[in-house]
Amino acid sequence: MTAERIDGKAVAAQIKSELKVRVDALRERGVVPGLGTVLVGADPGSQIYVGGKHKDCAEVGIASIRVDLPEDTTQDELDAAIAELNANPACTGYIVQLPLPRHLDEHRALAMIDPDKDADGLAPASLGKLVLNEPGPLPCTPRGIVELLRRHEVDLDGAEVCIVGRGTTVGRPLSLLLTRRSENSTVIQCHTGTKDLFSHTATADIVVAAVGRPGFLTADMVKPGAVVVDVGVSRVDGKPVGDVAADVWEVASMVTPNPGGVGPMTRAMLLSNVVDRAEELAGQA
Ligand SMILES: Nc1nc2c(c(=O)[nH]1)N[C@@H](CN(C=O)c1ccc(C(=O)N[C@@H](CCC(=O)O)C(=O)O)cc1)CN2
Repeated sequence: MTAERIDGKAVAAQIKSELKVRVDALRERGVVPGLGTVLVGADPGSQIYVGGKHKDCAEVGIASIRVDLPEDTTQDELDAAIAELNANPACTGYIVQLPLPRHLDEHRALAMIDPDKDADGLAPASLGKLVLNEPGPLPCTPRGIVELLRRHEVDLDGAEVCIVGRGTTVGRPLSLLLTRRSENSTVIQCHTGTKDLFSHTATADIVVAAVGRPGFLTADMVKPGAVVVDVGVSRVDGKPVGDVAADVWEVASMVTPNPGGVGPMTRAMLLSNVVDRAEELAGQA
């Protein structure tokens, strides 16, 4: 058996064309949504991702506000950049690209984002809303995974989902999303402290690998016919490589490739969060 490829690039392109229609309608009402990004330092992956986000904005008609700061930026300088975006009326929403250089306090930066301008749902107020099941921006990768599975008609209701990883951008919020009544999955969250990882991955209907170790998930760890979502990215010789080993494609029914799966969906969901917010604001005007 060779698994069906869940093409995130194609789904993201479809979502972007749907968003363009909504952005055009906003423009007719005199509203131009704007996405801001704050990138500190020269991490090669982050530079590619931020570049991609602004390319997407141009495609869809969203205005771009790009703030690039040097590696040796101080916390005060980062605070000032964030405060500027909070005050900029052209900025509907923005993100602070993660990871930040080690000398900077990520939690402090995320806490400084005006919750009404949090474009990737990672500010404490947004994560709190997710826990409470209140409306708010959702973290982009988890939202993208759910959207990707839904658009491929993967049945989440009652499915047993094993998430390997407990990070704040993917593992934890994904667990909260999948256990909402609307998704209704049963989630097993595994992490470095999990004693018998195989026993959990090998019985799950859906396995999400968000570890960041190339080829970490192998065929023997997956139930035949399971759906596999490859989230973790490592760079090998400068190229992105996922967590899922090639032999998994021989046992799974569906796999998200990496690259070309969850990454493009993350970007599409960022645009969705901005357009959702712009429409909300236009409705209030
Ligand atoms: N503030 C945030 N920081 C980070 C997030 C996030 O959601 N918010 N997630 C990740 C990185 N990320 C988004 O910023 C991201 C990762 C991957 C891609 C992507 O399109 N990948 C391509 C491959 C591109 C390449 O490496 O050549 C793919 O998978 O096809 C987009 C965004 C950490 N930081």
